[in-house]
Amino acid sequence: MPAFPCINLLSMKKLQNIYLIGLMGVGKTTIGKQLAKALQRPFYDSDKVIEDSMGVDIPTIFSYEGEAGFRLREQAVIQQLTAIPGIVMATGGGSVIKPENREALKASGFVVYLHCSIDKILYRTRHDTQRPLLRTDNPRQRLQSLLADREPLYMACADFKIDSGSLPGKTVVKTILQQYQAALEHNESIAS
Ligand SMILES: Nc1ncnc2c1ncn2[C@@H]1O[C@H](COP(=O)(O)OP(=O)(O)OP(=O)(O)O)[C@@H](O)[C@H]1O
Ligand SMILES: O=C(O)C1=C[C@@H](O)[C@@H](O)[C@H](O)C1
Ligand SMILES: [Mg+2]
Repeated sequence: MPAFPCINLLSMKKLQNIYLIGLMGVGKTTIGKQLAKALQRPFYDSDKVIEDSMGVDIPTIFSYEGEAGFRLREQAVIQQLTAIPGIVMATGGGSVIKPENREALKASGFVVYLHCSIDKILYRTRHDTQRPLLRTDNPRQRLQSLLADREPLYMACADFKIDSGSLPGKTVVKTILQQYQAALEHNESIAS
């Protein structure tokens, strides 16, 4: 049995899925996998779906097609995955840039905004070679600028925001599950 059986899950499209949004390195993939396991649901990572469909990694896509080309591929994948009911999805850090993606995420899932300090993101990604936007002389400045641009976009999508930097991963997962369950129950009480 899933840890949190879902009440009348598909009765409300808005709550059919769980989506994780937030900057690079906040833990969307890590936390998303744990959430999916707890709920016994399929897990998707939009970055990985793009890489698998192309057969190359994200830095290679950026080098051949630029960020604009990557964003088009990301949009196609977000549209495809948000149409699948009953999943948990970790999104790419920039998936909220396109308004079409924000709409698709908001309409079909409980959207969780993971955030943590820039210091923590820099520490977590210090050995990384897979995030082309951090390949710069000043990754701190890049992250600060991305956060300033995107914070309003993340907030426009989010149903729930949680600090994934100072809390243990297990606590983050448990808190998200509680919030999701509360949203499902609220929905159920409105419907009945
Ligand atoms: N709660 C946590 N505590 C400690 N380390 C963590 C935690 N969550 C994630 N990490 C570590 O931080 C790094 C980045 O995590 P992850 O890849 O899940 O981030 P992400 O949000 O999916 O990033 P991206 O948007 O680039 O895909 C990984 O090395 C992961 O092991
Ligand atoms: O923040 C971003 O724009 C990105 C985050 C990653 O998840 C990847 O989607 C890619 O590296 C771009
Ligand atoms: Mg990820």
